[in-house]
Amino acid sequence: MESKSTFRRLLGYTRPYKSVYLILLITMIAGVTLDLSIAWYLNRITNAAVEADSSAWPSLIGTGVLILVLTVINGYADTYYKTRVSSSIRNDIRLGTLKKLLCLPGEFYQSHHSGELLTRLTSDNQAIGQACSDTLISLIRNPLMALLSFIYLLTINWKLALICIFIGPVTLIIGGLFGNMLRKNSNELQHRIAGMTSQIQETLGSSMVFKSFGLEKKLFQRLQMKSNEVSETEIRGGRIQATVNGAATAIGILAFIITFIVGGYFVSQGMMAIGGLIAFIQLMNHLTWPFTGIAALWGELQQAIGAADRIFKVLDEKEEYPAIPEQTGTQSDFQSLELREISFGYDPDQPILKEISIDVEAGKTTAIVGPSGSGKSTLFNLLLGLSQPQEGKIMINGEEIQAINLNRLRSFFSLIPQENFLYSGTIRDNIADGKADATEEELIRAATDANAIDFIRQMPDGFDTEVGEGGSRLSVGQRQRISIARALLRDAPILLMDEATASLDNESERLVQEAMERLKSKRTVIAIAHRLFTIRNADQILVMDNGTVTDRGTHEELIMSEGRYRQLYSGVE
Ligand SMILES: Nc1ncnc2c1ncn2[C@@H]1O[C@H](COP(=O)(O)OP(=O)(O)OP(=O)(O)O)[C@@H](O)[C@H]1O
Repeated sequence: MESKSTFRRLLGYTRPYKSVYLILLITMIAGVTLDLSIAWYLNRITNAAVEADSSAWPSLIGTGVLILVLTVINGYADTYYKTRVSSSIRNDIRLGTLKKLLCLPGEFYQSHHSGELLTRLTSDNQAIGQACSDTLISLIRNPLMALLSFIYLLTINWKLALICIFIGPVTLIIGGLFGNMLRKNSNELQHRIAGMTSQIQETLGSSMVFKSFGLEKKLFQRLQMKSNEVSETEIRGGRIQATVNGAATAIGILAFIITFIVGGYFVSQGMMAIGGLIAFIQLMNHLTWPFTGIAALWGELQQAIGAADRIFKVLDEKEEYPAIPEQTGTQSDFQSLELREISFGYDPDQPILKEISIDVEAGKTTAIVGPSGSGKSTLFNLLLGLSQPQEGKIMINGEEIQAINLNRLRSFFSLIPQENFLYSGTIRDNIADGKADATEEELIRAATDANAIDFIRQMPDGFDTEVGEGGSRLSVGQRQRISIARALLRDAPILLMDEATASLDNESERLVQEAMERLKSKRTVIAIAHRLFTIRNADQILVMDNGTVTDRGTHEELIMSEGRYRQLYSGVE
């Protein structure tokens, strides 16, 4: 039932290409006609040769050339339009999936491996493309070819035609026996390929870690295991396919021998011309093919339905936005941010944040400190609407954020994330991500205020320097300053800063701190601080521990009290 509705939904993707399918229908009918005409031609030419009918040769040669030319043209058109339709459908599905992925909530990304999602866009997508062109056409073409061949052969010798057609269903039994095994195997293969892709992706993105820890061997062994599993499943599939092919070939040869013996007998008795026997031999494969080939086609179709199922699961996820939103500007009317008794857990039964209440006033700096895992970054996730609290309210300007359009909510914030992620592209592209329509002057100002202008100018390509994957061609300090320039350019009223934990050399540290201070002035700042000396001037400091705010106050107030902050602070001094 489920696979039926998946198939129906998949067919929906073929609808925009009705005209291409019409052309494919024509090339298919032309192909079938040409195949039949070859049998007819062989029949004619053999009989003409046997009967020494020299008057027939000129027209036979002309017909032969015509069949040849038409077959070449038709073959070209058939291959071209099949590729075109398959590629277009794959592109539509891929873009639809990508669009959906970009609109899904943060929670989706927290619970899915990116390698697994990559498989949806690659091998699953490939399987669907194949099914919507070759497989679909073959499912129509092969029975049609068999039927027409059968009708034509009936006109030559009905008894022999009936014998041939009865051999076909025998192969159907083989299809039935092995089709299920092939389908199961191909589903397992897809699953294993997804696992392997995830592992490869994770490994290739961690060269610094695996090289420094000497993990090459361990990772290789892990990848080897995954790769071997894929290979074993492929080989198992090959074994099933080989059995099917072997059985089908045996039946094909048997049919061939039977046809030859019976046909030869009919010819010897003058009940059939020799050309007729040649036509039988030429078309016999077409009679049995729908039965022998059905297992493979069925397998391909099932594989595509499995792939479509996985893609549709992503497409059916509930998105944050109905469509990819425009990059919005920022808000200018920020007055207050309040968190009231917020509780949240990634697993609702295991709260990470417990009844947290915080007030943030416009223009003030709030610093959050606390041990690792106490829930500081999770708090940012909630503020940005990446996760939703299970209890409590978050309000901006007195309005609950659940009631605010997510795009508008996020336009209140500029984020400087801990890992300072940059996108492949130039320095200019990355800074301009802060403001799509930034002028050159604005870019230079942001880079200057972020203390990034000097190193940018020293680079041979300046602002047009490529930053590499994730910004990997820049140093950590340079990446941080580009990240600050991006946030400066965005100029949103609330700045969320997750201080980088990587320590920089003194000069870089000074440049980054200076840029941060510039960024903080005139803005509302909520900063996760790992180095306590950076927050002494904060208007309020919140000390988090185990998902709750245990202490709050200014640096002086907290130092005076006997609380956790004092312990933490004395630890760094
Ligand atoms: N996507 C997730 N799914 C499940 N649990 C998570 C997820 N992200 C974080 N956690 C858990 O939530 C808790 C709080 O994590 P969080 O990242 O908010 O801590 P943090 O205070 O920012 O730590 P750090 O200072 O090390 O960055 C941790 O116990 C962590 O294991």
